[in-house]
Amino acid sequence: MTESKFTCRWALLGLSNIAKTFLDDLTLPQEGAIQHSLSCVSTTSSKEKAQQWLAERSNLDASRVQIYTTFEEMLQRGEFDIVYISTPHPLHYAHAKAAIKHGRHVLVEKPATMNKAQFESLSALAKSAGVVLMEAMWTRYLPAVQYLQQILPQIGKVKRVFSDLSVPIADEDMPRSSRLLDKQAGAGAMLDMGVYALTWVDLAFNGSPSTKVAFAKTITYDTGKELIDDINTVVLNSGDGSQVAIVTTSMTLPGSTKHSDKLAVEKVAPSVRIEAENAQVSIPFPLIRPQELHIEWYKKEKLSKDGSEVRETVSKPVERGWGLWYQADVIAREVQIRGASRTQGTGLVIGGDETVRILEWMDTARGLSGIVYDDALEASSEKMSSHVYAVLAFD
Ligand SMILES: NC(=O)C1=CN([C@@H]2O[C@H](COP(=O)(O)OP(=O)(O)OC[C@H]3O[C@@H](n4cnc5c(N)ncnc54)[C@H](OP(=O)(O)O)[C@@H]3O)[C@@H](O)[C@H]2O)C=CC1
Ligand SMILES: O=C1OC[C@@H](O)[C@H](O)[C@H]1O
Repeated sequence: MTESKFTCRWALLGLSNIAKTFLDDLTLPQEGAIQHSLSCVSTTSSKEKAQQWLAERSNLDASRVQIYTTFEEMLQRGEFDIVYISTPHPLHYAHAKAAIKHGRHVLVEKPATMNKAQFESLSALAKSAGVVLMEAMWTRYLPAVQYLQQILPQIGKVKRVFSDLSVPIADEDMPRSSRLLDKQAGAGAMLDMGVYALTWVDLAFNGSPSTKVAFAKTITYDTGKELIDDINTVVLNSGDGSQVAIVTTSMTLPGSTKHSDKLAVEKVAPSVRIEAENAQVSIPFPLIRPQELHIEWYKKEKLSKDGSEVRETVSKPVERGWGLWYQADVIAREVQIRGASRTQGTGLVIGGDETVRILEWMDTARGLSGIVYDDALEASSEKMSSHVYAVLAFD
């Protein structure tokens, strides 16, 4: 059966760096049944700055995009199907909540919220309001990950996983005002990068709910103003103790950006290593955007005639752009199915179980390694979330 065509109209909250890549992906020439267009944006900057931002995007007729300077107004008046929230993570909860309360479908950047409690509160609201909510954990929807999920039964029981995301973003060239160095904006490698590295553990363990964090330790980075978590090590075990995962992150390692760029080109340094009964699967750096899998089969039936292990490289490239559109297609399809209806109690949280598991792991890991944010950024009550707006002073 052919899928019916649908053009999903997007609203952007925040003219962020990642929103540029997202929008560029959405506006690439599209062939599938799902198409995307940009309807409106909401910014804390001026209309002129927003016009400039939009004019710099290719494949976009900026004159057709409505610009709002308050989120509230966009939520009330904007003609769009889904809002993409890409503000700094401590704002995700309050922003997503406001959108859901206006009956809007939401794609919210990673980490979806600061903690599990906030996300559970959003999920309950979304279900009750009859809207679709999804964390923009785009990696999960890429072809290489879809392929891994297909071969999981063949590789057998996964015994050990190594998963590392280390990108030296916190170097001397970074502007001091960056959200990556400001704790009030959620800075820290665990929330920014650990969320990806842990996603691979969840994928490798096929969503096993019994996996728990057993150990976590952080080495901090001194921004000159405050200490933020940088070199994190987290160990997880399955419920019966027969599976282990070792997760690492860093925002200062490896020592130079040039070196990590080189790793991305060479495709040899493993970013993920999944050791299972029948095979080992390695994913080259960086694990956020996997494009090939290196599989070494050591199961008896799979050995070559001379008894040696069979190595294969499976190429699963991102088909166009950076790859942020795969997740957009997934949520757009659900929104298309729902049409204009917002039946109370029928909302959907795409990937919600995964998001909750990973936020719970990060909550525990942060507790064990002492990664603490202001209460105002972590709270899930009405009063505290509005306080967040006052606490965060971005320029
Ligand atoms: N999926 C991925 O690959 C990536 C995801 N991310 C995630 O996306 C989010 C944004 O990251 P990044 O692109 O680096 O962020 P930026 O710092 O580039 O942009 C954040 C934007 O949020 C808006 N903003 C800031 N403060 C407020 C406020 N108080 N109220 C409303 N809006 C505000 C601003 O937009 P404006 O000026 O228009 O108001 C600002 O430009 C983070 O949660 C991050 O984890 C980040 C990078 C990659
Ligand atoms: O989502 C992201 O992906 C790549 C990282 O370097 C970045 O800091 C992060 O926000």
